[in-house]
Amino acid sequence: MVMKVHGSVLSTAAMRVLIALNEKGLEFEFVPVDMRAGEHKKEHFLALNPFGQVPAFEDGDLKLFESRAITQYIAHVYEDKGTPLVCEGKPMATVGVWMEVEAHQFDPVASKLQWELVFKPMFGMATDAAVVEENEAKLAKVLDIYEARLSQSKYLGCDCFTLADLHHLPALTNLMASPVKKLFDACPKVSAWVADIMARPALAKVLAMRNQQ
Ligand SMILES: N[C@@H](CCC(=O)N[C@@H](CS)C(=O)NCC(=O)O)C(=O)O
Repeated sequence: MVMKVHGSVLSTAAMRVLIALNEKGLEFEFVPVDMRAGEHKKEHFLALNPFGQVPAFEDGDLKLFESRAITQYIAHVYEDKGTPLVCEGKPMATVGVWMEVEAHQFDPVASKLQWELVFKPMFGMATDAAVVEENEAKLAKVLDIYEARLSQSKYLGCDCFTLADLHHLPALTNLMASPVKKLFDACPKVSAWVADIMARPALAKVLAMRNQQ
């Protein structure tokens, strides 16, 4: 049975899973969830994710939610397919550190900036300049730490592209098309890393899918 991803192509969390599946070259079915109609809060979707958030994922009778748990499942269970995305032994511990950094240091700030600068304008709502200013300052501090890390290592987790890098791609896609790009441009190592990971064909496939919806 083919794997299923339930979500919206506008969802950064759903994109994370779609990019991982494309890195692995795995076949899957994308099941669109009409979030504007509140489909993610209805009983049939809550059976897949009781928190009523996209994405939800099915592989046979296994049902998962939480995008980063899903990408880890894909990377480990399909380790012999496509891009490795994880590694063995001690280096994986450092990849784990940077996956946590993405989830707890980068993503909360990146999400607030995306909401203010990308999604609010898309929905005809006014951007709150004070929220943008506060979160730009927070992001600049996170990027200083990324700049130091990327001076020691080609990618965040190790010298290969892994989930630690991949997990950033959805937010980067939005932020690099916003005024926040200037913060990335100010950090040469970070800019080179962003250019490198945003050139991945797996991301291009997901963006093409988003443009078709
Ligand atoms: N930690 C979750 C976050 C999922 C999430 O926030 N999804 C958003 C779309 S990107 C959503 O469904 N929002 C609707 C809601 O929270 O009601 C994950 O990574 O899967």
